[in-house]
Amino acid sequence: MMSLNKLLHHVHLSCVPKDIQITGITLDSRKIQKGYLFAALPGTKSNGCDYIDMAIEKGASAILLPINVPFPQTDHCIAIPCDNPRYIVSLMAACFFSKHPQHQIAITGTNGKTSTADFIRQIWQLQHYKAASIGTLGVISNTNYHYTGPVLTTPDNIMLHEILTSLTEHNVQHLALEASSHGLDQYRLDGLTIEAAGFTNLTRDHLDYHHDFQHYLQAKLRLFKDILPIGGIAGVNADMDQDALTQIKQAILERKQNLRLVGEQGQFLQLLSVTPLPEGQQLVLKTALNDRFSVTIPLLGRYQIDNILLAMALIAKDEHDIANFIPLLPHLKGVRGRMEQAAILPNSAAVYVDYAHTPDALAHLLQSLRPHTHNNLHVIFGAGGDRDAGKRPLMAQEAAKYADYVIITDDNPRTEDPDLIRQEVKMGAPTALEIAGREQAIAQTIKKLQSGDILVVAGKGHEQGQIIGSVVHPFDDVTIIQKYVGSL
Ligand SMILES: CC(=O)N[C@H]1[C@@H](OP(=O)(O)OP(=O)(O)OC[C@H]2O[C@@H](n3ccc(=O)[nH]c3=O)[C@H](O)[C@@H]2O)O[C@H](CO)[C@@H](O)[C@@H]1O[C@H](C)C(=O)N[C@@H](C)C(=O)N[C@H](CCC(=O)O)C(=O)O
Ligand SMILES: Nc1ncnc2c1ncn2[C@@H]1O[C@H](COP(=O)(O)OP(=O)(O)OP(=O)(O)O)[C@@H](O)[C@H]1O
Ligand SMILES: N[C@H](CCC[C@H](N)C(=O)O)C(=O)O
Ligand SMILES: [Mg+2]
Repeated sequence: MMSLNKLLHHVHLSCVPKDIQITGITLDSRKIQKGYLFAALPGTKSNGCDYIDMAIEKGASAILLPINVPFPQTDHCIAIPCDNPRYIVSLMAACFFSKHPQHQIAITGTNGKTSTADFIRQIWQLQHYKAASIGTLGVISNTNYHYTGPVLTTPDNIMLHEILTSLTEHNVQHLALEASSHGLDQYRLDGLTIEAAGFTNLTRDHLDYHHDFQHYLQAKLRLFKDILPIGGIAGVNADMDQDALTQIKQAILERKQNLRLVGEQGQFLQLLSVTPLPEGQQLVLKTALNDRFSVTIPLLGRYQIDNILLAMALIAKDEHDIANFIPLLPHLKGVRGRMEQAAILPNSAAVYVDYAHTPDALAHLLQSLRPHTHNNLHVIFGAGGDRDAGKRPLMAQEAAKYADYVIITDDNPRTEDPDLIRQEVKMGAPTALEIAGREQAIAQTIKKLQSGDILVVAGKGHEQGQIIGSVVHPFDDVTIIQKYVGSL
């Protein structure tokens, strides 16, 4: 419970003459209970303002709504009109759920957010802190807190703060979270008190939502322009697209944030060399203090290195701190569904699962697997329905460029026709094999694998369902792979 005037004061809105107690906050009229504050938000599919009457009937005590939206005459519910209710409700939620971990780091970028957040959490846990990550994999922590709500990469404007408070009550003071472009655009992260923010890379995705690349970048830049405070730590992969890097650096410098560049062109932490090993990679790193470290990580794939370097830059108190992380790196575990080894065939062919669902991610993935492939490299993938259609043929082009055999199949067709999605994908790789049904594609390809081959099944990673229409059919790439490898 919290007084409405306390919430209004927190967001710099005028207080009401007769204060009331708010019992909860929600964005969804269906979740209203007596005494709640309901934020009526215009959305992409429906309009929360259409549910104002219902909200009053269900006992909402206050309704946050856009200016100029009609509000019925009532003594039971207070209207709070404001310019940007989506933003204001996040600040209110941060006040209502007021316990937040002391150390919070947010990561944005097209690919690598989940992995970087996971590595940050792992490093903290290896240092014996209670630590958590929030993102596409849900809420992970070394406490007995179990989150069971809906999983978005960035939880909604209220849920995020509710989770933060629960984690804090479980003694978590170290938190890494993913800042998706949707989340940033929809003000889901406003109200957070982060001390560091990371930018992994910027390549094509989500143009269905952001329409063009510049809007997509601008949404991501909000993390530095509006959320990370002046003087905060800004970790950036220096090897990304250079135009994007220039704009990111400019935003960071304007906010006088502490820029930490990592990667081959990194200054805070530079990657000098990589040697692929059968079970991992040996890295030589150089810090801003000119110290050099040679370390082996038990993970395959160049992109894992980028994400680990960014993770270190974001949690380091200063340049000296890097030395403390180096001995921990050999203990890092792979992130679920990211370059995860699912099975080895009796003939020694290997099958991996990965979450690459963009052209750039597929290119990186396949290039990373090539040094480990002694015969042919096979990739099975599809493209999600109701998502950026422009990336479909581009994904196929990258697959055809870097794999020996390309198999196009289904990946969450959602409300679209899977045959049509596959056709669009195939435009980028006309000679690729098309197999309808992900299980059939996996089953048929496994039978063909020869000694020394690698197969990677991309796009679903950790996902536990195939979304067809609006029904989620249980589906786990690793389980399906193991079923067919087991029956060879
Ligand atoms: C396109 C999109 O991002 N939609 C998000 C957005 O929904 P919206 O506001 O557009 O919702 P809407 O359905 O139009 O409804 C408008 C409002 O009316 C309310 N409503 C609706 C019906 C009703 O009966 N009563 C009621 O009050 C809704 O609660 C909502 O507040 O705001 C909601 C609350 O924050 C999100 O749950 C919802 O995510 C949907 C489920 C979604 O699928 N989002 C995906 C695309 C997404 O966000 N993905 C990103 C990035 C993925 C990545 O790159 O990793 C993520 O962070 O997960
Ligand atoms: N730094 C990187 N550069 C390029 N590709 C990467 C990088 N990190 C991960 N990837 C690729 O992207 C896939 C998804 O990685 P991850 O889940 O960490 O990204 P994400 O940004 O969280 O994705 P999402 O937007 O779906 O949440 C990986 O399986 C891999 O193929
Ligand atoms: N967070 C991404 C994940 C895509 C994963 C892929 N399996 C798909 O469904 O397109 C999205 O929602 O666009
Ligand atoms: Mg993610």
